[in-house]
Amino acid sequence: MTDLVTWAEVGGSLAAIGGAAYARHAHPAAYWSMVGLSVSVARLLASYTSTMDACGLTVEPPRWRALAVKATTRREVRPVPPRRGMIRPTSTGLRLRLRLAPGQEPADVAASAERLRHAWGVHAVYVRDVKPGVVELRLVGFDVLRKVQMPRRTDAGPLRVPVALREDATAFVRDYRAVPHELVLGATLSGKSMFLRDLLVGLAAQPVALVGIDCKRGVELAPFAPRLSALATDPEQAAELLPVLVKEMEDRYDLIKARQGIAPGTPDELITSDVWGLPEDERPAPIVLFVDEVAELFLVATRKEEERRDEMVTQLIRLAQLGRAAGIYLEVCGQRFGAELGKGATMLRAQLTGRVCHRVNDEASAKMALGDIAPEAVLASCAIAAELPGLAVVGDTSGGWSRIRTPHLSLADAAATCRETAHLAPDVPTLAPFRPHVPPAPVKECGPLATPRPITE
Ligand SMILES: Nc1ncnc2c1ncn2[C@@H]1O[C@H](COP(=O)(O)OP(=O)(O)OP(=O)(O)O)[C@@H](O)[C@H]1O
Repeated sequence: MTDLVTWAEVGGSLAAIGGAAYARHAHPAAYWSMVGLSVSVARLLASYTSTMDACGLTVEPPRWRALAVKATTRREVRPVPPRRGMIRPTSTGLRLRLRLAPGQEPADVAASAERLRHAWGVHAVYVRDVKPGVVELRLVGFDVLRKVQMPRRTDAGPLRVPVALREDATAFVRDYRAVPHELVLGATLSGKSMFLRDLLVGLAAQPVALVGIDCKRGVELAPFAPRLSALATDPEQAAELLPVLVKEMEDRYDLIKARQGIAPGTPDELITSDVWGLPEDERPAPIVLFVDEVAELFLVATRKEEERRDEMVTQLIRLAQLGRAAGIYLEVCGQRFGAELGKGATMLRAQLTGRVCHRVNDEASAKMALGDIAPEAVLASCAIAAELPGLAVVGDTSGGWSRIRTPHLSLADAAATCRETAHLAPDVPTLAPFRPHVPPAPVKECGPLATPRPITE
């Protein structure tokens, strides 16, 4: 028996096509044309049951139903596929929910994603666990990472920056409250600085103190100086800045402690273990520390430098261990981050929960970022092509990973945003001595107020 296409489904598909026409209009870059979408909707509707059957995603119907159908129609009852929800168009393809049949789990559907993509003629199919018993299928019509266009609606918020696009066309949100510290790894020209740039510009509009350590003499972070609360451009300056950050963290701990011991009988909701539990008028501004090219902090030539290095690494480890509760977050960036950097390197790396791995030159480098996440993530990052800078594999220590790419943002635009948002830099008095010097903006040449006229008597 062929699959039955009900009038409701036809209506749904027409709505999908209409929606896609609208979506295509909104995203002219997408070549996911109306024709392609209509064909996929038609294929999906016409072959839904048979495709699910071929993918092993059907289950035997309940015995009562089999008996009832047999008794009334004398037909054989076919295995039933997961119940399908409305097909919804998106700017990059289609979205639909499936209610899993008893005995099925999301991994069963995810394992068939490649087969579904071929059956329905789309670029990719992604499966997301929505709630117990329900998964969402995202059918993506084209490679969204070739030309990144961020979704119009993203889940941005305080300390949540939609920094890149995932391959399933959703935004990758860097959420500092959920993942306080992150390691960004990649070979030279792989797009690490672009990632930091997008992130910094995203945070610039928020009341967050931005601090930079850029031992490449400040070439990457100095253009953002107007918005930075502190900047160190060589290891000597970093060695002065890091103890100040640790002291700031300790002061914040004292503040939290003072609130905890406020008075006997303090209501539970006023007892806090981090800065977020403090009343808004007492709460210090969060600080995000960007470290560009971390290896420069580790490299030493003399014994004296070795002592300084050890101190800095210890301070970074302390910030990574205790910073979250004090509202201090780390974004550490480098080409490699292995034990060969020296004492404390692997301990610091272990504290950096978030992992972003751009193109790397060897598997060992990929393992430094993603080895403790998932072996497939390591392979995926080794397969990143040099022609696609900004493409990366992101994972966290919970084991999940996906491919992402940052939108291109020119240095001039990023610097302009930092100038415009300079007034939003919160006042952190301890960091004041490290505030970078900002040369006054060039004044536009304008002609004399009055045109001089020769005096002729
Ligand atoms: N998402 C992106 N889309 C398009 N181009 C990008 C993207 N990310 C980076 N690029 C380009 O790739 C080049 C290298 O990027 P970037 O400077 O960020 O790399 P890097 O890893 O920081 O390199 P290095 O370590 O040498 O500083 C730049 O020309 C940049 O414009």
